[in-house]
Amino acid sequence: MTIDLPSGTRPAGVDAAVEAARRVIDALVRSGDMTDADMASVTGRLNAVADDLEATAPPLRDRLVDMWRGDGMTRHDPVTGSENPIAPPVAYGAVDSSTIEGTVTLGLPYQGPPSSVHGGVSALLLDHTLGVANGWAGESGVTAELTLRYHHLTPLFEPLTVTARQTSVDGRKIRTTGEIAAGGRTCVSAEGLFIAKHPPRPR
Ligand SMILES: CCCCC/C=C\C/C=C\C/C=C\C/C=C\CCCC(=O)SCCNC(=O)CCNC(=O)[C@H](O)C(C)(C)COP(=O)(O)OP(=O)(O)OC[C@H]1O[C@@H](n2cnc3c(N)ncnc32)[C@H](O)[C@@H]1OP(=O)(O)O
Repeated sequence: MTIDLPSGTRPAGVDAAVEAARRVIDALVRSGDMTDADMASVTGRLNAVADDLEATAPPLRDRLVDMWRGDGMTRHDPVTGSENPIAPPVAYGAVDSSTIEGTVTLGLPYQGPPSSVHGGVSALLLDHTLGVANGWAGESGVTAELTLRYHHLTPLFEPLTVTARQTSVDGRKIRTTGEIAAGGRTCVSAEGLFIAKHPPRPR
């Protein structure tokens, strides 16, 4: 049984817009040139949305400060971030005091080999999940080394389980392992060395 971690997801406002942007990204990759959609019109409408957002966005510095307000899970990161359209997103639960687990189903934007997840995307998911497991376990840091083994192709369009656990803390050296599994089979396993270092938050 897993315990849900607070995700900070807000169903309205930017989170809803980000959900819509994810739909757009998926639909564009799905369409390619095999569509009757008027791509000149689509381009114009998407640029109009970007023009609106850019015209009203806060100064970058203010937004950076805002992003790092609060503790724990971030809302902007590229794996779980409810404010980030490139995040799939993964949702985590705690398994025990040093282990977390997330589930996600990835679609065409994340494709590497045919119908399979890109290896770099798997690396992103594992780096982040190992990092969050460290935060959950109480000793966190930056990634110094990340060793991956790709055992089997990781399928698109199927639920994936991403798991990570902190295995040891030795001074500033934090060791963490993890895996991505599909249907109970490990597709990718990871070993990470993290070094306790905490870059200052923008303020
Ligand atoms: C309320 C409920 C909330 C629930 C959730 C809970 C928590 C969630 C919390 C947070 C979640 C949010 C986000 C976290 C998720 C993901 C994190 C993403 C991770 C990243 O995306 S992070 C970016 C990529 N990462 C870098 O950008 C690092 C760049 N790099 C450096 O910043 C330095 O390079 C550094 C710091 C690595 C070392 O520099 P340094 O000067 O501080 O330390 P130094 O060199 O002295 O090394 C000290 C000892 O580590 C050994 N050592 C060092 N490096 C090694 C290596 N590669 N291999 C083997 N050993 C190594 C030395 O050999 C020495 O060992 P010894 O002491 O034995 O001699």
